[in-house]
Amino acid sequence: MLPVAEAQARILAPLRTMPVEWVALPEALGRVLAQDLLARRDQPPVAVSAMDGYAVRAADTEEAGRVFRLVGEAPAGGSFQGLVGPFETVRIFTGAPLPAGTDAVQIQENATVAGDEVRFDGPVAPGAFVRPAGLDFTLGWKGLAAGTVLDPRALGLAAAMGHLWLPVRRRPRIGLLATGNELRWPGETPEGSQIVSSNTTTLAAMVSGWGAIPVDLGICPDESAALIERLRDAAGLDLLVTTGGASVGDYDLVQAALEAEGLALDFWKIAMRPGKPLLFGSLGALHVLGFPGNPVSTGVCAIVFLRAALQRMLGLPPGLRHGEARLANALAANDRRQDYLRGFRVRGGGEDRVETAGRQDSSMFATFAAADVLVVRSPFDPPKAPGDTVAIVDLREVLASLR
Ligand SMILES: Nc1nc2c(c(=O)[nH]1)N[C@H]1C(S)=C(S)[C@@H](COP(=O)(O)OP(=O)(O)OC[C@H]3O[C@@H](n4cnc5c(N)ncnc54)[C@H](O)[C@@H]3O)O[C@H]1N2
Ligand code: MOO
Repeated sequence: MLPVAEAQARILAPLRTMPVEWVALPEALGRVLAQDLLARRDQPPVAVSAMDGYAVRAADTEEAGRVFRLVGEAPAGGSFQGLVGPFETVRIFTGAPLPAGTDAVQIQENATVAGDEVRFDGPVAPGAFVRPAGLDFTLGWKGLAAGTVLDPRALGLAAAMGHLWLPVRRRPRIGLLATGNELRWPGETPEGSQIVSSNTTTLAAMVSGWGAIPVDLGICPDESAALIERLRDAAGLDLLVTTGGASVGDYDLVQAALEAEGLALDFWKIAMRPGKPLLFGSLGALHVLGFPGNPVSTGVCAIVFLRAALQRMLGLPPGLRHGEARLANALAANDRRQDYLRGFRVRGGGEDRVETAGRQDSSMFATFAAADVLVVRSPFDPPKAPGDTVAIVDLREVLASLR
């Protein structure tokens, strides 16, 4: 069976970064920038006042008690036309351009005005309350690098730099096909041994959160002809994820249907728990991930493989950050599969620790939904005692949306 790291590498190898599309600022939240974004202007474009007050020649204010002559006004978005001479001053407002001849601003709280005569309480230094041209950024400055996830601040900066349309990676379209005779749609009432299909709901939410577009291809019964028909529906998508029917039972027909459609199989079965019967290959240009049907297997496979695949397609560095935590409980030696155990943050031994769920059956979605972390154990990891350090994946962190 293939080691997890090798499976990850083999999934990433054939994936290409999505082409560029242009979207307007309001649509760009959560998108991944495809090219560096340079400032198209200086900000501020000219020296401006940082306060409401009076523009002066700083040197003139050194002499206490001098009377200044008010010669005009400079509002934001306008300007004072003319040159300000000795002991002249111009009424100025925050964001207004500094009049020619002046080099400082005295705030209005320090000024006494009578008609066109102004007196200042004290001196101001040259440059006081002046924002020089280009203080924030200058023309050609690389404000946002390719690969940036556009958050609200990035969008505001792009706008300030003079951009309306932004080059972003097209969102990959991810087909989601649930398979199984026992499955009913959410909202339907299952009968007998039927259950509600939850995998597509989980995956669709993950896919959208990670920056791609989920395309629900429905629930397919365990019948070859129906499966083949659904696989054809997926043509033109960027990646297909099937769930269920990946194992070795008589009704596990996904691989056979894929093969009938010309699957180039890359691998099937990996040394991972949950997730052993994972399949990866391609149908022409369409990449296919076959996830095991168990809902925890599907969820964990999505976190370990699908997320990295989407990151690669979006031009983000693919990776799953592993943190560390101390165990609250003991663990027996691991076997040959890399283990992803659902765990909970608890207080123990006077510190924050992680306690793994007692039963880790991959059908038990409730513990997955409640878990804080996945404890990651390498194949043949020796027994662990309470207090030992283990690698963890923080579920809140990996499920955080790009937007
Ligand atoms: N003899 C063997 N049996 C199994 C093996 C094996 O190696 N030898 N592997 C086991 C492992 S590990 C896993 S994981 C499962 C994977 O099975 P499949 O991918 O074929 O999945 P199904 O049998 O179709 O379903 C498994 C389980 O999950 C439920 N399911 C399926 N789809 C959904 C869905 N959309 N939403 C919610 N739940 C779903 C399904 O009802 C089953 O209970 O195989 C083991 N068997
Ligand atoms: O490999 Mo399966 O996903 O353990 O239940």
